[in-house]
Amino acid sequence: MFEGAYTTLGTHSRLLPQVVRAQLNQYLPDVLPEIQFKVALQIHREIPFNAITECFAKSDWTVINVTELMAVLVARVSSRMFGGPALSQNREWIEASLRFAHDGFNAAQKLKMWPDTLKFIGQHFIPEVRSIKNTYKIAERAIIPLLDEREVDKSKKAHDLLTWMYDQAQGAEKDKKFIAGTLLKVSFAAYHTSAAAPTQLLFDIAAMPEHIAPLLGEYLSAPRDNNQNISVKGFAQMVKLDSIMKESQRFNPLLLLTFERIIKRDFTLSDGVVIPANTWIGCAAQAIGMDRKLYPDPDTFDAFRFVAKEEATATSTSVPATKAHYTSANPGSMAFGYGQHACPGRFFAMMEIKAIIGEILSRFEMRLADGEMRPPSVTFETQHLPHPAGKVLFKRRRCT
Ligand code: HEM
Repeated sequence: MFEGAYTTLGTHSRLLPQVVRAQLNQYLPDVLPEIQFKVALQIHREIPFNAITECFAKSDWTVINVTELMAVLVARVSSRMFGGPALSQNREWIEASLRFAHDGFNAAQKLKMWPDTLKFIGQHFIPEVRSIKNTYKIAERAIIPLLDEREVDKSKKAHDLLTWMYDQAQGAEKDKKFIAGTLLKVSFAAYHTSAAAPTQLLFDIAAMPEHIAPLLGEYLSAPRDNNQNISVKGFAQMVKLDSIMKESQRFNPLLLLTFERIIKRDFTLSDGVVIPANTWIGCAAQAIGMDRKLYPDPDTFDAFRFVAKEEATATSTSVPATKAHYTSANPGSMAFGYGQHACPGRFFAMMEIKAIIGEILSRFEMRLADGEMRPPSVTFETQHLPHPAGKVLFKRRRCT
């Protein structure tokens, strides 16, 4: 789909999924305070209200392009988890890693216009392919000095993806250029996906502001430690936010098709249907989410439908309550894929999104402009993207 031979999107290395699945998920409690600090700091920096104008702007509604805001916010916050404060503050890295995904998509589209046998020539006529090569150099410039520094001074080792990947890498994967390139590829897996979800959710909330009060109440009453941080358990207890995230994703999943696989040899299903070797398969994630057998009244946006379901199934043995969680990956809920390759970063993504939405709701009121509809998604091939020009009006809740 992404013409990986030329765009480099896609890899056979298992290092990244293994590290995300094992170390990131194990160390989430250590990563979370850093993430919450970065969310708060970055919202302050990215949303144009400074310490003085905040008060003057109190009564003014300001137009915010939420799609652009979330792209930068998620890139900065996720980079903190990738490589610590230095990487998240490295502007060249942030810009290059954001550009990497755009170049990859655009290059893939242009390459598709060339016959397979001529693509190796065609790549030289595509500026985005050249830009991708340059982006790898920028990634190496940003990341290799961090690895060098950590080798010399062991106290600089941090709980981040860079450390875990380097520690776990074996053989050729220990090459620092390889590690830098792999971190660039994580940005592709993590930014675009994790930014789309809160963008769509803010569009939904702005269009249905009656949900703000219960969500805000839940966020503000979450238990906090002495540094005002919410724990993994605290985020898990935000069941209303979890539910509306899942409902928003049910209506507007980033990918219409997930669980994409190539069948290597003839495969017989339990009903006798044979899938021939070399068939490319995928599951219609969005259509499954609209199946009325699984979701009663599927066309109604029922923000808290999963809260009710969780409570209702707590005493039932038919549908485990865990299936109603944002992060659950099961045949009725395929936004994160399914099976042993289901997205391992979804637990981090869930907490990152909750921190972002909670923090924004606690600082701003929001609504759509008069007469405006919720920004519609833009569908391209199997992608279902938030509208690139989608705007929401923000207003400060209080002067600080
Ligand atoms: C809302 C945010 C996210 C969504 C919707 C999402 C979605 C997906 C999907 C659909 C897959 C393919 C699963 C399959 O084929 O069965 C996947 C795989 C993957 N995702 Fe995510 N993802 C998100 C966030 C993240 C984050 C934050 C990270 C990294 C920290 C990440 C890392 C990965 C990796 C490494 C894989 C490959 C897993 C493997 O091959 O075993 N994702 N993701």
